[in-house]
Amino acid sequence: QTGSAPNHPSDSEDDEYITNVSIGTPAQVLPLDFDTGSSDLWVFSSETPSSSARGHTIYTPSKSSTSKKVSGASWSITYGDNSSSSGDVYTDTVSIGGFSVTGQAVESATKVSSQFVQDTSNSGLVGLALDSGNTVKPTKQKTWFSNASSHLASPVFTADLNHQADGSYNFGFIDTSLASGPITYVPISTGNGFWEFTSSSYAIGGGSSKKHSTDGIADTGTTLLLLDDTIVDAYYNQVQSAQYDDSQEGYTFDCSEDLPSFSFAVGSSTITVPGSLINFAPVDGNTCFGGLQSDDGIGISIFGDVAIKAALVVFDLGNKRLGWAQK
Ligand SMILES: CCCC[C@H](NC(=O)[C@H](Cc1ccccc1)NC(=O)N1CCOCC1)C(=O)N[C@@H](CC1CCCCC1)C(O)(O)C(F)(F)C(=O)NC
Repeated sequence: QTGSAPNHPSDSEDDEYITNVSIGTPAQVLPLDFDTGSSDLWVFSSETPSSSARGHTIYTPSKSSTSKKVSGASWSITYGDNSSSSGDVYTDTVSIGGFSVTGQAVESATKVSSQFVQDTSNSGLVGLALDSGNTVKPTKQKTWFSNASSHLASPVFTADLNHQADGSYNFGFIDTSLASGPITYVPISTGNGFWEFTSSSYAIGGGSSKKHSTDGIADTGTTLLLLDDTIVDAYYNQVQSAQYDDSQEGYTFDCSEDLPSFSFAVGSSTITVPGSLINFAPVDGNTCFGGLQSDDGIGISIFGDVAIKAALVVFDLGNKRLGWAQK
């Protein structure tokens, strides 16, 4: 068996990517943000204060004949951007791209931070990182993909994200026609619960390859490509009008600049992010904000949507490896 669901950018900046998910019986369809950087499936619900839920589609467990409350269970999560949410837990049938998982933990939000209230493009998240990252207490719950994987033709899923266009999340199969180049696989380290890998070098534009070991995660839930300061400074050194803008908390440049590409090693291959994807969004007038920014020394780098848009990414749980193919 397999599943295939389309995704689309939430706004004109590709800030996040949204996929419709069916929950319960009869199906309640919610627009959710698939996030390979976390491991909780949580939704705005009938238990979310109505002032917070305004503008969001909600899940109402009492209207689903297949919902069951997980007694005594709770969850609470804080994300890298300091947004947060928490609540209690149900199980229900969750279908994505035509593939159904019964008994999926659906975490219902009784509290959401202001960023979630304001971001009406999503009604929750589908965590697709490793099960170890799940926050439910006293008993950790499995991700939708983990539950699905034993029934899928193959324990893999792929992310195909595009700039201002539809893409797909495919489960149980790899559609290599989505890529222009071969898939190169690298092993993941599972200790932190992420799809974490090491990239050994990078290059800017057509320049020479520079050795630099990057420990990073493939993260569909992060908008930008966040790397070490040395790499980021070296990149914007090549952008004549670039400057670090304290108010924007990142590098900005003249929107009319022709940005160099950025390449990173994946095993013995490289993935090249075109400069056009690094010209992320206008901030004001003729000033634009970069899609490559610092990881602020948080100890791990994040290959977010700006990097994933340049590739077909294969999340291979069976072989504990990550595949990257140029698009
Ligand atoms: C270390 C820096 C990471 C920042 C990252 N957030 C982001 O990348 C958010 C995502 C967003 C888009 C639109 C509206 C609201 C939020 N975007 C963002 O900070 N920016 C600011 C810069 O311009 C681009 C948009 C993050 O926390 N990602 C979470 C998942 C997001 C949480 C907020 C809602 C959207 C999903 C993550 O799971 O990927 C994580 F791995 F970072 C994490 O925190 N795991 C526990």
